[in-house]
Amino acid sequence: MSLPSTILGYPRIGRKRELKKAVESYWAGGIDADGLAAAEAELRRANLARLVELGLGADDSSLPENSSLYDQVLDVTHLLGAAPERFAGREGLDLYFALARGDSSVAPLEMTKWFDTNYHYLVPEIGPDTPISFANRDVVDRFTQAKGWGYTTRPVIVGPVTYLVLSKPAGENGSPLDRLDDVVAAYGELLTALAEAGAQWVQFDEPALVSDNLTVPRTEIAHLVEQVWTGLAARENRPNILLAAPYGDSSAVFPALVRTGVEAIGVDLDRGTLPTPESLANEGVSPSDLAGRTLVAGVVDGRNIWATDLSAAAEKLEAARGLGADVLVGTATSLQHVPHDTALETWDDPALNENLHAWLAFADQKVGEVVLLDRGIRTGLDSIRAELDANAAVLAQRAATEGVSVPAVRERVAALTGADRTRGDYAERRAAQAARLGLPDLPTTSIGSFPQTAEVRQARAAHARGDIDNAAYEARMKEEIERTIRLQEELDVDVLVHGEAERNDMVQYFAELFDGFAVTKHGWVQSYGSRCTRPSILWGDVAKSREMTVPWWSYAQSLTDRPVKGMLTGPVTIIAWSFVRRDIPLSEVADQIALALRDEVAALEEAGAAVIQVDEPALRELLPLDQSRHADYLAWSVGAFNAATAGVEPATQIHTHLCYSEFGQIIDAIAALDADVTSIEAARSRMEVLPDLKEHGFAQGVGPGVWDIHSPRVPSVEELTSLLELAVESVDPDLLWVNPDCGLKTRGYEETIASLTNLVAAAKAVRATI
Ligand SMILES: Nc1nc2c(c(=O)[nH]1)N[C@@H](CNc1ccc(C(=O)N[C@@H](CCC(=O)N[C@@H](CCC(=O)N[C@@H](CCC(=O)O)C(=O)O)C(=O)O)C(=O)O)cc1)CN2
Ligand code: MET
Ligand SMILES: [Zn+2]
Repeated sequence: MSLPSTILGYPRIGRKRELKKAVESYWAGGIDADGLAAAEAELRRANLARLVELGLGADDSSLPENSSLYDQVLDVTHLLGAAPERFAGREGLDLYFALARGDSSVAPLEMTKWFDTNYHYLVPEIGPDTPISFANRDVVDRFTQAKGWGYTTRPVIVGPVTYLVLSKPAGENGSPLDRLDDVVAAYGELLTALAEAGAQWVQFDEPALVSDNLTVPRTEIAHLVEQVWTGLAARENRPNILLAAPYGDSSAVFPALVRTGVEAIGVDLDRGTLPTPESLANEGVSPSDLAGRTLVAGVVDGRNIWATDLSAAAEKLEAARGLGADVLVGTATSLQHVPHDTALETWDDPALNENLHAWLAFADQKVGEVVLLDRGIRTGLDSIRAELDANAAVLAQRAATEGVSVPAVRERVAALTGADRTRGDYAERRAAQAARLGLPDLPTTSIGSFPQTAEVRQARAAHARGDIDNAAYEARMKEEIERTIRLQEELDVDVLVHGEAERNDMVQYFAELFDGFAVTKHGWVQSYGSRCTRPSILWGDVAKSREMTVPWWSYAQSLTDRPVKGMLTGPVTIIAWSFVRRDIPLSEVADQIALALRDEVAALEEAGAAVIQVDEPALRELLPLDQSRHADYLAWSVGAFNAATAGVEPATQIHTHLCYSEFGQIIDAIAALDADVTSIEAARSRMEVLPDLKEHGFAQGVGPGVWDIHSPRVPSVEELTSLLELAVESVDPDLLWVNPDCGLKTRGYEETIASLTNLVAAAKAVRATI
């Protein structure tokens, strides 16, 4: 049975964030396990019904089944029963959520970025003694349940090689890949179970194939994928297999995919290309090897929101046919990275509203594009000529729209010089800042946000609905800022923050104020677990034309004699966490944002800020998966940060903050940011990054996080002290700062107060010993 055109995955959070609400209600005790299962099933059913309504077939396996209560990598850990020993005694949902979030007595799995996206997965811990079997039948049960509703779905599962390559070793010895045979055996049993349940097709994603940034070289990954899938494809009694290589360029590993013998191969033709027939021939692959097999050509971008250039997509489909396979239309990745439906949005400005509805394609519109292109390849492009023409007209109209290209912005970027990106001698800055700030050794600070309480969010929602006016909203936020300042003074923190109460999100807040962006009301995308963001839409040239952070900062500073940090989000992070235009290079977009931020940095300095933090938590996230593009990326990303920050006086202290990643590969770039102080996530890895920084000659201020803020657990004074003692081994005490791993917006006040109390006590204890 052949596979029809399809999408590699669909958003699972729900049009109204039903999944978030159900899961959080379960955690809070509002519903029980049955209630959660019912809500989850209802959402899954609604999504399937919607996809059929949009034109996918109900019973031809074109419906991907990629639902998850929390994370697709965690789902494989659960499928394999591969819980680390510290979780012993837990089972079912308790185990599943303990792995994700920890509980009162156990720390959760680590969380990190999924390839170059703003989605985070839970890192499996796999060692020689980790139990691995076909331990959980959720995938099969979901298939069977959907079958009962009248849908033949195609289960989507992270492949065994990617799963293990993304794992970290449990304990001291061995590599997770040592357990590949056991994992493959479990997948084999899963295949049999799915066949028995009636599944026609299963999709396995092996995105590790497209990345050079993993601990295992790409050639080795390709070799393992070939070996594993050749073996699994040779099994009797299994569904057909779609093996997908999403998130980047798989042309170099394509021959390995062909040699596995699986029925269908999925490739990303948005970020990647196909090999030419000649280069395939050189690898011994001929069109006859692909005859009768399916190539799911991912011509529709799964992670950005611009309407596809349909003619360009049709050309790619046509070219793909030259390889000898049956070519079908697909998405480049799962659509889990885009919101559900543009139809949920109305933008206030009528012209912008009309434009964005024409320019954008969220998940449901992308399904429409797949269905349309599918018709085009089946019945000839002439049958969709009207749609192709309309699409071309929209693209031309967009290019000509006011605001897309603003001469003043273009000229200012073009005029940027090396001097604009250079701050001058660090030793001189250090002395001037020390004299101005007069801080103790090991000064304490926090990363910016304080708990975003339900009350604060409700006030913002009420303001947005018009239930409270600007003055009332402002008063409410000022109340919150005052409480945050007083609290930090009581706790005796040295460098304060205003707490970011007024920000819905550290990127969206700025996008709402800069020119060139639009934001959404319902465009939620899962970031991790139940946490979502509404990525902003960067459609035009960017500039600052409004008051932004200064009034809030000034108010906070007026309440205290201690320095309060000005707090901004850097250009790379704004790009990484928004949906960004693709008609000009990212380097140029970054410089536009940098100059807009430079204006805000200057305004804060002018208002009297002695310390200004520009966060770049996504610096590592945007590192290209393809090694050959690293140098170029690091040059423009660092250059943009420098352009944003280098305008200040030597006595003004610039901080930056990095988190959520492994930083080993980008240490030189971190140094090149030339921030006076860099706070960096380090608690879970026990300060691992510090010796690295030292080795690279980094000798500016650094605040390795000592409190892992991803869990509600309160670190003890002893624990914090021991981390600081480790830190002073690598860092000069008057360059060492004491701070948490990241902002506190997802924490509650109770654990925040307890943890900060201990953090200040630990700093004082270690200070006394040096
Ligand atoms: N964009 C982005 N990416 C990031 C991060 C980040 O902070 N921002 N941090 C890292 C980890 N990712 C994270 C992503 C989201 C959240 C987070 O806290 N998200 C919140 C939503 C934040 C937000 O947009 N809040 C809005 C809207 C809140 C809301 O849901 N309001 C209710 C009404 C109010 C209520 O009753 O609570 C509604 O609209 O229905 C606001 O405060 O204004 C959530 O899912 O709950 C945290 C970390 C990496 N990537
Ligand atoms: C994800 S990095 C967060 C930085 C931001 N200033 C905060 O504290 O929330
Ligand atoms: Zn952070």
